[in-house]
Amino acid sequence: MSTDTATAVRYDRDADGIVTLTLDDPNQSANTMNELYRESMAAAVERLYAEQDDITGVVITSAKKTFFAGGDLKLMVQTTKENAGDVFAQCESIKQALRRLELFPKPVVAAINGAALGGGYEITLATQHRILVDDPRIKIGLPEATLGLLPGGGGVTRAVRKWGLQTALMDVLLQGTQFNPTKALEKGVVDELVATQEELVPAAKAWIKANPEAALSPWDAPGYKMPGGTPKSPALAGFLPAFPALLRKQLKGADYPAPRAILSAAVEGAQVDFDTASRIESRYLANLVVNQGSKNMIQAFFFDLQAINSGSLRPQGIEPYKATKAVVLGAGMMGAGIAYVLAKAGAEVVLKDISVEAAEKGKAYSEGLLDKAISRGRSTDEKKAELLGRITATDDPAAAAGADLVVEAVFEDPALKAKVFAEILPHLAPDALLCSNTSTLPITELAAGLENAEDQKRFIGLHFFSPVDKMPLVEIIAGKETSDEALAKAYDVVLQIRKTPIVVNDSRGFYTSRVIGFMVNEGMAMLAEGVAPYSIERATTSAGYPAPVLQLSDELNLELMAKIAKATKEANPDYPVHPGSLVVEKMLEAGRAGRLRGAGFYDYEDGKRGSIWAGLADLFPVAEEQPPIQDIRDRMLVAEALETAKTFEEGVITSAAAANIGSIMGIGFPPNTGGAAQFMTGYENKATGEIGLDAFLARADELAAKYGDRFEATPWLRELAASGKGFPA
Ligand SMILES: NC(=O)c1ccc[n+]([C@@H]2O[C@H](COP(=O)([O-])OP(=O)(O)OC[C@H]3O[C@@H](n4cnc5c(N)ncnc54)[C@H](O)[C@@H]3O)[C@@H](O)[C@H]2O)c1
Repeated sequence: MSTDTATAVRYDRDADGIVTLTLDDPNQSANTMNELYRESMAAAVERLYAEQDDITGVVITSAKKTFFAGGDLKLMVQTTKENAGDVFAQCESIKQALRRLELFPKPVVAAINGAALGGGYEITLATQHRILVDDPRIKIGLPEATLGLLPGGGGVTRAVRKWGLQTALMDVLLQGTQFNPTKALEKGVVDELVATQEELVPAAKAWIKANPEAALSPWDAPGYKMPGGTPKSPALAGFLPAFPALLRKQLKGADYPAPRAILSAAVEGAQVDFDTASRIESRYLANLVVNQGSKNMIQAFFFDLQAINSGSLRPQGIEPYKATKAVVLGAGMMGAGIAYVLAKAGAEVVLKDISVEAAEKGKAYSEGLLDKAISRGRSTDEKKAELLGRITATDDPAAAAGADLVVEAVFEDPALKAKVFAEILPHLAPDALLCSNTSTLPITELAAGLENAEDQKRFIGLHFFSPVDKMPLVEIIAGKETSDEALAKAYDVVLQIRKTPIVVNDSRGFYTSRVIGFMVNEGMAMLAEGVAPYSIERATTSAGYPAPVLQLSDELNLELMAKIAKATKEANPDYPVHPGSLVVEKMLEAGRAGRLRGAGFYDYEDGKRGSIWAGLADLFPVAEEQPPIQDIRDRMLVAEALETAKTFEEGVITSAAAANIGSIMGIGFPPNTGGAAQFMTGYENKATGEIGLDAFLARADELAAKYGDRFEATPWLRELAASGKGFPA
């Protein structure tokens, strides 16, 4: 409870009669829509009305680093179906104060000093003019859809009235776009930019003085017409029916909680008055908040990501590290991408290959990316020259002199990797971090290739994903000898290049490659059982995976899969042969190894994918009876989840956040599940409403009875469920 004096909204009136409302929660580092905010904002607005004759305008700004952080998500995930009504009521009370502020008969201006996402931006939408500091690190917008939610603080209602239904949905609401200041100005998300924090409030006051009559938002002004028309107007009426289908296509049929709710709230709200629309919006939000799918997404995309990015998986008490001079060994596909992201993050990069030509070819990759960025207005010639100036293409190990970071990305051959490290070591700074981008070789074995025990301690796996410049995840693999210091440094390097790190202990296939193997094998196993290939593909994308599984197998390459299966078998002869492996063998016999060979589950012409290979039906005849589509989906999801549980059991992965983020960002586990760990602990039996690990185990048991004992959970997982605990956070 708040005391009489505590307030989260400070109130100051200057000599010109301009009131500045400063958002500043005294109890938290960030402002959120908690109880204190609700009370403080309501009180501040009442005071405005009480003193209105002495007021010429209102500026709303914030004393925190971020303008306003948004809704209280901790509270939201704890909400149950029984207290959905409370969510609705709280939402309405927050909106009532904002609506009163918006209707205050003097101009109200938002002076946005930091990130304003979700609730933060919704506050500013209730003003007549938005001014933002032009700092490219600041993001602004309504990203609720990406958390399985909708902007329920008036965001849907005002966005629809501001931009019109179509633009609001497509550009602002459904994708949850976060705008940087330039884009925000371009799209009208804000109205004005200022260069510095110091100019912000003065600019807001100047606007008030220049526009003393601008007290109404456009939608409250007489003669307002909704841009693009209301759903009743012919132009929009013709277009609207196509919208749900368009959305389904965009989501590839996957079941995401938010988009349909946003669409409905927007369309229904566009046909009624502001206050009714606002209530409709609150109701849809209350429904989403109690939806398990939304809670799963909030867990992964808010709590897990935030924890990882603030260092939850990094050993404590070790000085922050920043790479200043990096050597990338191997300028092939991966090395070229790694050099680019390091140079982009400000490091000097020595890109070394066996010849200067090969190294230059790798550097040219950066040039290509920069040219593309320039053509899209995302970079400039100066920035390009600067970045390329930081990359030295060479074949000379001596160019590495004094480097504090090595990332090795030569061919996947342990002897070659040992050789290139031996060659570069004498030139490095004494405590340089040694990383390998191997995708399959155990880190502990690679470390053993280094002669010096001290070098083995600073050796670590840094597993990038392709294409490196686009993929957001890096999997850090600690070997047996890897020191905490090396781990902390690797973590810092990943954050330095603005990617998300997960940390795992050494194991064959680490976490990501090991788990994705089970999804791919399951997809292929179904072919051998006579499931129609088209159904398998459709089921994969409608589950929420980014690509159909047979298509993905073609990309991953069946020869590589056979090689990995063989290596696994050699390392562990008792390892059961997956029925998917037999499909790989048959495909290889038929000369269809995948995209690289121009023939796989699909046909290819000039590298372009065509239809599913007609001969597939001869190799794997389609059975008359087909399984339910939900079984096809769940077989892949449950296979990956069960393997994730095994990686916990073996201590390969140690945190649910790492499993969730690693599976979503690294290997395309459906985002709408909240990730491979959350899929289990947040599993909902739609028929009974039961939620949790027990419900997941019951589903796995069903699949085991129908499709084989590889769906049997281990005793460890059953004990975990019985204990009532989840995976470690
Ligand atoms: N391709 C992927 O998707 C992917 C993903 C993650 C990790 N990896 C791993 O990254 C590594 C590189 O893979 P890639 O796909 O970039 O291979 P690549 O064949 O494209 O590139 C390898 C490069 O290493 C160079 N090279 C060979 N010997 C060298 C030496 N002695 N000194 C310097 N350079 C030398 C080659 O000339 C070539 O340019 C492998 O370990 C691979 O397993 C690959």
